Amino acid sequence: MNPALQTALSELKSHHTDAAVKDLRAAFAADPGRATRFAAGLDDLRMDYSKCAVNDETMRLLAELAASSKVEARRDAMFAGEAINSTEGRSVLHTALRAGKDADIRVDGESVVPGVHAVLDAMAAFAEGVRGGTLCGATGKPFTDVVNIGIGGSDLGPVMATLALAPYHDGPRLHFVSNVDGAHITDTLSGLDPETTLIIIASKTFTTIETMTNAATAREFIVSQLGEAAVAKHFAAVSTALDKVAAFGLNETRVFGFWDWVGGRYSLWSAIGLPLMIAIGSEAFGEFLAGARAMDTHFKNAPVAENLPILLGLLGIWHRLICNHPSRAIIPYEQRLSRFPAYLQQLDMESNGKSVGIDGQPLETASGPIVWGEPGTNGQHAFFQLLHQGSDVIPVEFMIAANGHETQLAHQHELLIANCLAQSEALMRGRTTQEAHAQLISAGASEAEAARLAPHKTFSGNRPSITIVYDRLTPFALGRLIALYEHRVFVEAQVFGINAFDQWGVELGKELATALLPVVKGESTGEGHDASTLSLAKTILAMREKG
Ligand SMILES: O=P(O)(O)OC[C@H]1O[C@H](O)[C@H](O)[C@@H](O)[C@@H]1O
Repeated sequence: MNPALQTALSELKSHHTDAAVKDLRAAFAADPGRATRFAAGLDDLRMDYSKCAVNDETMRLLAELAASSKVEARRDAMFAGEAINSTEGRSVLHTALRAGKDADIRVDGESVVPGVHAVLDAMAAFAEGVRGGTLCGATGKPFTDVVNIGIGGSDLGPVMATLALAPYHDGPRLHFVSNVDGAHITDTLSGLDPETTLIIIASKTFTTIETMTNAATAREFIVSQLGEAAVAKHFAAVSTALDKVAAFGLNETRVFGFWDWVGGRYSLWSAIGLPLMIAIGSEAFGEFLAGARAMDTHFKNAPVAENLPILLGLLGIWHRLICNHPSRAIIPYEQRLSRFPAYLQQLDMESNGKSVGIDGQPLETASGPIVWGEPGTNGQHAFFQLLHQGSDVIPVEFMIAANGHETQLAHQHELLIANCLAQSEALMRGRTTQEAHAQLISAGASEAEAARLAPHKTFSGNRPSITIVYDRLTPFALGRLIALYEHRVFVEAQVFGINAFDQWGVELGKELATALLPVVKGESTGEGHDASTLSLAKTILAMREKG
């Protein structure tokens, strides 16, 4: 670890012990101004972090931490196309996917922007053709249903965003198949008419076993009813491996490429976003990109004290490395963001769930936290008990729109807002045993009853949360929100000192699955595998033989 970073971390640790905010309720009583001081914004997006246990000194020390981790210099290197993904020797340029036509971003001396816009134009022509019914199936019928087959980064982004932008969805119905479990594709295709179904095979590598297996099943669905010649009309593909796509026999006007400098979990802005574009149209997709671009510009230019991704990253580091909180909860008070936590799980945990630094040495600190969540208010009636009274403190990140799309149901939206604000207030304030006792007495409990129940009704409080508010969940707002989190993950990675853009940790399981397949099929005795695995395989095989 570099000495400046080590110093910054140990200063933060002593500050945490000696001088950090210990009692948030008292901090607000003494200084109501903290609500505006510990907040930052970009247009209608506002991030309130005043309910985190930080003060001016904490923020000063965190800014020093950012400086000693060279966050700004590394950010500039990323935007400039340097090969910062050092273990794969690649640039990291998802930001180029949403750059304006006049941007000049180079990889190996060559501008990547014209290529990005050429693909966007081809996607738009295709998407509008499908939406308008000018591109039809083999029997001349327009497409009513589109099935995206992909997994991980080739699935989670489109699924999440299509759901999030349901009010803008005026194209054909969208379906997503990811799991190799045959139940997923069976349930998805059942009820669909092959004549009016378009299948998109989305895979960066075009080798992922789940996707290739489901693609073969989908091919059979089309071919068995419409014949081999229908494949050209009923399939499209999105990949960086255009040579591998060619083998699938697709019409090349229906193949959309992207580049190895786009990580799978950062690829929603590329042709991987095709299903979203088909759902909401190319114009709204352009607004989605513009929202991300607005956050990119902010991330590049805003000073650290006002820079949303840097602040969000530093608060994440504060919670993870200094306060030692093992996880963080993402709770959007927005039903249409119900897949956002799952999307962030891949974005964050596949990026920062590592134990080795970029220099190949074991990390001297913890790395990324466990990320999880569900939309509010549903989560309140499930796991919020643990957030309020559990033995682990879990920082929560709330999201809420000032305005819902359902203007005719304003009362429901008001209830949603009140619940969101109430939860962060409850986590922060808590309720003392004396308050709980007094409340019980005033509700008519006897002294003995109040004394017995008060400990159960006590809330420690001082549980940190960040609240992100925006006007309405438009395509622009969604793009901006996703980009905020992408850059936050980047900022945290710089402090951890890891490469956020590889994912070697997913490989071993894949290799072993390939090796175990013959054992599962009963074609190999599986020499070399451990006794537990072999015994499980044998037990399952015996059940399968009975049918
Ligand atoms: O898009 P593909 O090449 O099919 O990859 C799909 C996913 O699978 C891999 O296992 C990686 O962990 C993910 O980062 C990736 O998004």
